Amino acid sequence: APPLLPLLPGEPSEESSLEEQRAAPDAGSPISSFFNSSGTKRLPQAIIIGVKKGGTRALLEFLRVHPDVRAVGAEPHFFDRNYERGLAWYRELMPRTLEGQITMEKTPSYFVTKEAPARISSMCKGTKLIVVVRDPVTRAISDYTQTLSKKPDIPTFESLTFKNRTTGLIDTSWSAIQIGIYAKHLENWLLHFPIGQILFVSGERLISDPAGELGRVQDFLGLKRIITDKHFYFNKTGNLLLFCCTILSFPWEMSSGLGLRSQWG
Ligand SMILES: Nc1ncnc2c1ncn2[C@@H]1O[C@H](COP(=O)(O)OS(=O)(=O)O)[C@@H](OP(=O)(O)O)[C@H]1O
Repeated sequence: APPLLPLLPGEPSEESSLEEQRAAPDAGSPISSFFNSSGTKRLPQAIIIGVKKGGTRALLEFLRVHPDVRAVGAEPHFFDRNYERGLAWYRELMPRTLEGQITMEKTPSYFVTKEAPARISSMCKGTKLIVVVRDPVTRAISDYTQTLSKKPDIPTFESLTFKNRTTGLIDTSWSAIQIGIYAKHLENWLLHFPIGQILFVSGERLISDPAGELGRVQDFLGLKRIITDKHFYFNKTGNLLLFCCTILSFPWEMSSGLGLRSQWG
C-alpha cells in the first residue's frame, strides 16, 4: 500500500522528476496567489493518462496557457499509487477554477495501470481522456535513457530488449517494451470508456506541428481555439521549440532532452 504521508496540494510525489517539480504550482508567487484566491477546487474533467515519455509534460504545459484550463503541475498519481487517500485528497490537489474553466492533471502511468479505467470511470463516466502516443521504439529508448541517468549500471538497451539476439525474439515483459504495446493497454480502457472519449495525440506532431495538435486537443476539450501557431516558434538551431505564453508574457522553452525551463530562469 502507498505510504499515507500528508502531501501538500500540488506537492510532487517522491518519484517525480526535477522537470515535474519545476512545473509544480509556484505557491507563493504573486501570480499564483492572485489565481488561487478565487474559484472552487474541482475534480478533473480531463486527464492526460499517458503515455510515459510520450510528450505529456509538453502537452500539459502548452494547455496551461489556455485561460480556460487550470492544471496541477506535479503528477498526482492518484489512480495508481494514492487511491486509498480518497477523492477529497485528490480534489484538494487541484487548482481552483472559475465557472467554465477545465481542471486537468497528467499522470502518464495511468495508461498502463489495470485499475485506473474503472477508478476514473467511477469518479466520473464523462471524464475526457488524452493519450500522447509516440513511436514505441523511440519511447522505449527515452524511457531507458531516463532510467540509465539514475542507474548507470543497468544492462545495455539491446540486452534488455532481446530475449534472443539471434532470433530477434523480444522480451515483452520488460517495462520499456511493455508500455509501448498500446493496443493491449487500450483494450482495458475500452471496457470502461467509449473510444470517442479518448483523444490520441501524436508525440511526434507535438514537436513538428504543435499548433495543429493543440487545435485538435482544444476542440476535443470543447475549448475556444486560443492556442495557435502564433504561440510557437523554432529558434535558429531548428531543433529547439520555443513556446511563448503571451498571456503572462512568460516565454518557456521546450526542447528535446532539455525538458522545460523558463528563458528567464
Ligand atoms: N514540445 C514537445 N513535444 C513533444 N515532446 C516533447 C516536446 N518537448 C519535449 N518533448 C519530449 O517528450 C519526452 C518526455 O515525455 P513526457 O513529458 O511524457 O515524459 S514523462 O513521462 O512525464 O517523464 C522527452 O523525450 P526524449 O527527449 O526523447 O527523452 C522530451 O524531449
